Amino acid sequence: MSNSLPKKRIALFGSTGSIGTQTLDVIANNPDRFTAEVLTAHSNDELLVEQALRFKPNIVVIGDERKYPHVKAALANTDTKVFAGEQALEEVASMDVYDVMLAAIVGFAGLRPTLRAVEQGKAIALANKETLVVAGDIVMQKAVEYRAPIIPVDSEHSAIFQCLVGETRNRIEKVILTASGGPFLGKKPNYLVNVKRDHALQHPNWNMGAKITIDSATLMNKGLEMIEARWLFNLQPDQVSVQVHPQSIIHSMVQFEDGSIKAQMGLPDMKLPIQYALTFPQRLPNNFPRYNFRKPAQLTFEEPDTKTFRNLVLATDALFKGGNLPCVLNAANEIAVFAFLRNRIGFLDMTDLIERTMNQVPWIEKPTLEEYFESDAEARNFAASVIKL
Ligand SMILES: NC(=O)C1=CN([C@@H]2O[C@H](COP(=O)(O)OP(=O)(O)OC[C@H]3O[C@@H](n4cnc5c(N)ncnc54)[C@H](OP(=O)(O)O)[C@@H]3O)[C@@H](O)[C@H]2O)C=CC1
Ligand SMILES: CC(=O)[C@@H](O)[C@H](O)COP(=O)(O)O
Ligand SMILES: [Mn+2]
Repeated sequence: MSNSLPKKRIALFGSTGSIGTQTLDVIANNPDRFTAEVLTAHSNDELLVEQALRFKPNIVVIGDERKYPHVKAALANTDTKVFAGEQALEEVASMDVYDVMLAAIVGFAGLRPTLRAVEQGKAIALANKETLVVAGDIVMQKAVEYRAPIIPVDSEHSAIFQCLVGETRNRIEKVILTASGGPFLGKKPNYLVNVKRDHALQHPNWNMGAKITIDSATLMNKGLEMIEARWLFNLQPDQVSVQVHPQSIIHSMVQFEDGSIKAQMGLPDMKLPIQYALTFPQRLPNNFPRYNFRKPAQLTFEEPDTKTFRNLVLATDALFKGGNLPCVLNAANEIAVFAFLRNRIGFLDMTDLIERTMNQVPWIEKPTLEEYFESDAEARNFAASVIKL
C-alpha cells in the first residue's frame, strides 16, 4: 500500500529498556511511518549513545546527571541536543517536538513525564502501568480534559482494547485478564521461602525488565494490571477478573452482557502491542512469528492460587478500597522488589512488607496529585525503614 501519511514523531521515554529497545525495532522496521524524535535513558549512557547515533533523534535525555558529560561528548558532532536530570524529563515531555509519547520508563518515575505529555494533549502509548496504578483517576481525568488519547501497550490491556474495537455501544460485563502464573506456578510457600532472584527472573514466556519479571513471579503484576484495567476502561472493581493461562497465547478477554466473550490471541511478543499502539486504528503488516495451533496445542485455564500468592489479594484490596491505597501498594512493592533483587529480603518477605506498609500509611479517600506524591514518599520511607535499606 502506498503511504502518504505523515511520519509520526515518537518520544520514547525509557528507550534503553525492554519495551524501549523493542519499540526501536518497530520504528526501524517502519522508517516511512515513524521517527524517533526523543530518546531517554536513566543510567545506560552507552546504549543511549548507540541508539542516538543510529536513530538521530532531535533530543536525548540522560536521567543520571553524572553521565551527562559522556553523552554530550559522544554526540558532539551530531544535531542531537542532550539534556540531563529528572527535571529534564518533564521539560522535554512538555515540548512540542513529538506526536506520541511511548511511556516505557519503569515504575513511579514514569508518572511525572507522562502527566506532562497528557497536559500537552499528546497521544500516549502507555507501557508504564504504574502511572495508572498510582494516580489513575487524575491521569484519566486529565486525559479527557486535554484530549490526550491513552492507548495501552501492556499486552493484556492491548488485548482488551483490541476486543473493544467496534463495541462502543455495548456494555462490558467483565474483563478477564490472563496471567501466565510466572515461574512458580503450582509452588507452595514452603518452596517459595527459599527462591532466589536468578530463579525468579526466569519468566516462562516473556523476556522483560527485572522489575516486571519479579512482579510476574509474585503475581503483583496481575494485581497492578487489574488496577490499570479499571482506569483504562472505566470499569467497576468487580468487573475485573483474572484467569491463569500458562501458555500466554490468549492475552486477555472481554465478556459482554449477552455472555459473548472476545479474546485476542497471538504468540507472546511485545512488538505486536507496541506496533498496534503506534498505528491504531490501523494494523500494519509485519514478519513477526505467527501462532501455530499445534504449538502449544492446548490452551488451559485455572484459578489463581491466592492463598500462596497473596500479592494478588493485597492488590485486589487496593483496587476495591481505592483512594491512595493503590499508590501505597505500588510504592511498597517497588521497595520490596528492589530489596529482593539485591538479595536483602526473601521472596515471601515482599508480601509481608507490602501488607505492613498498606496498614501503616493513612488512607485518603480522594487524594490530590500532591497527596499521591506524599503517600508514595511516606510508603517508600516506611518500607525502607522496616527492612533497614
Ligand atoms: N517489558 C515488557 O515486556 C513489559 C513492560 N511493561 C511495563 O513497561 C514499563 C517498562 O518496562 P521494561 O521495559 O520491562 O523495564 P526496563 O527495566 O527494561 O526498562 C526501564 C527503562 O526505564 C528507564 N528508567 C529506569 N529508572 C528510571 C528513572 N528513575 N527515571 C527515568 N528513567 C528510568 C531505564 O533506563 P536505564 O536502562 O538507562 O537505566 C529503561 O530505559 C514498566 O512499567 C513495565 O511494567 C508492560 C508490559 C510488558
Ligand atoms: C508482556 C506483558 O504484558 C507482561 O505484563 C506479561 O503479561 C507478564 O506476564 P504475567 O504477569 O502474566 O506472568
Ligand atoms: Mn502485561
